[in-house]
Amino acid sequence: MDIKSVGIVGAGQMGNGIAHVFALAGYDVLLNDISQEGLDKALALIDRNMERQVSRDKISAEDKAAALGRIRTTLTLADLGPTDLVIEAATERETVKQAIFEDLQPHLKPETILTSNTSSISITRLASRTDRPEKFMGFHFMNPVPVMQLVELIRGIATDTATYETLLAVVERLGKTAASAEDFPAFIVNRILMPMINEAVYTLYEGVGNVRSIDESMKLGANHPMGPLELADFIGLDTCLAIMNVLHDGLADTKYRPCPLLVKYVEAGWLGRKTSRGFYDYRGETPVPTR
Ligand SMILES: CC(=O)CC(=O)SCCNC(=O)CCNC(=O)[C@H](O)C(C)(C)COP(=O)(O)OP(=O)(O)OC[C@H]1O[C@@H](n2cnc3c(N)ncnc32)[C@H](O)[C@@H]1OP(=O)(O)O
Ligand SMILES: NC(=O)C1=CN([C@@H]2O[C@H](COP(=O)(O)OP(=O)(O)OC[C@H]3O[C@@H](n4cnc5c(N)ncnc54)[C@H](OP(=O)(O)O)[C@@H]3O)[C@@H](O)[C@H]2O)C=CC1
Repeated sequence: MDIKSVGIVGAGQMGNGIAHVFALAGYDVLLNDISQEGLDKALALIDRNMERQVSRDKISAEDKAAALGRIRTTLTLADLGPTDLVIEAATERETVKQAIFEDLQPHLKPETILTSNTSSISITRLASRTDRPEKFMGFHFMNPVPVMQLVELIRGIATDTATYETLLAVVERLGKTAASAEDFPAFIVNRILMPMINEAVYTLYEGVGNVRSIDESMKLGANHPMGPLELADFIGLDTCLAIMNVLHDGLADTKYRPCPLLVKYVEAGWLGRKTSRGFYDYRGETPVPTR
C-alpha cells in the first residue's frame, strides 16, 4: 500500500517528533490531541527543532517551510478517518490506547493501517480489540525522534506480511533503520534499557551513589551520552514506571520489580523534564539533582 497521509494521536514529546520526521519526508500529517494547548506546544516545538536543523545545515529553510505546511492539527479524533496510516502515541496506559482505537474505528477506511508507538504493551492484545488485527502493528520510535536512527517494528500474532512490508518501506523513506522485535513485554530496546534505568534508581535508593555520581559514572565510565537518571527524566518517569510494570506483570519475574523510589517520584507528580522536576529539578538555569 502506498502511504501518503498519516494521522498521529497524542502530541506529546513522541507525537511531535513523529509528526516532525513524517512531514520532512513528504507525508501529509494530521496531529490529534485532547488539548489545544498540547497541539500548540507541539507545533511550537516542531518549529524550534526544525529551525535547529536549518541552523546546522541539516535541512534548508525551504524544506522546513514545506514540512510545516504539511502538518495540520485537530482536536477531533474522527478527522483522522481518511488517513492511510494511524500512529497512536498517547500516554502509556492500555485503557487509554484501547479507548482511542475503539473511538477511531468507525471512522476509518477499511485499508488504513493502525499502529501504536507503545514502549511495552502487547501488540497482539491491542490489535485483538480492533476490527483489523491483520493491519495492526507496533511502530516504536525512539526519543528524540528526529535524531534517533532506530524504529522497532513489532508484529502481533495476526499481523499480515503486506502490513509489515508497508511499514518497512515507510521506515526507509524516513531515512531510518528498522529492527524487528517479537511481541513480548517491552520488545528489545526497553527490555534491556529499562531494567538498567530501574537498577540506577535502586542504586540511588540504597545510597550507593547520589544522582550526580550515578549519572557521571555511566557517562564517563561506560560512555553513555546521558546518565541513566538524566535519561529517565528525559523519557518521563511515568513512562519508565509503566514499562517496568508491564515487564513485571508480563514476565512474572521479581527481577523486574519497579524500585519503590521510582514509584514515589511518580506519585509526587515529579515525572522528569515534562513537569520540570524528576531526579533533577529543571526550574532554574541549570538542572539541580534532587538527591
Ligand atoms: C522509552 C522508549 O520507549 C524508547 C526510547 O526512546 S529510550 C531513549 C532513547 N534515547 C536515548 O537513549 C538518547 C540518549 N541521549 C542522546 O543520544 C543525546 O544526549 C542527544 C542526542 C539526545 C542529545 O545529544 P547532545 O550531544 O547532548 O546534544 P546536542 O549537541 O544539542 O544534539 C546532538 C544532535 O541532535 C540534534 N537534536 C537534539 N535534539 C533534537 C530534537 N529534538 N530535534 C531535532 N534535532 C535534535 C542536534 O541538533 C544535534 O545535531 P548535530 O549533531 O547534527 O549538530
Ligand atoms: N518518552 C519516550 O522516551 C518514549 C515514549 N514512547 C511511547 O510513546 C507514547 C507517548 O509517550 P510520550 O510522548 O513520551 O508521552 P507524553 O506524556 O509526552 O505525551 C502523551 C500525549 O498524549 C496525550 N493524550 C492522552 N490521552 C489522549 C487521548 N485519549 N487522545 C489523544 N491524546 C491523548 C497527552 O495529553 P495530556 O498531556 O493532556 O494528557 C499528551 O499530550 C507512549 O506510549 C510511550 O510509551 C515511545 C518511545 C519513547
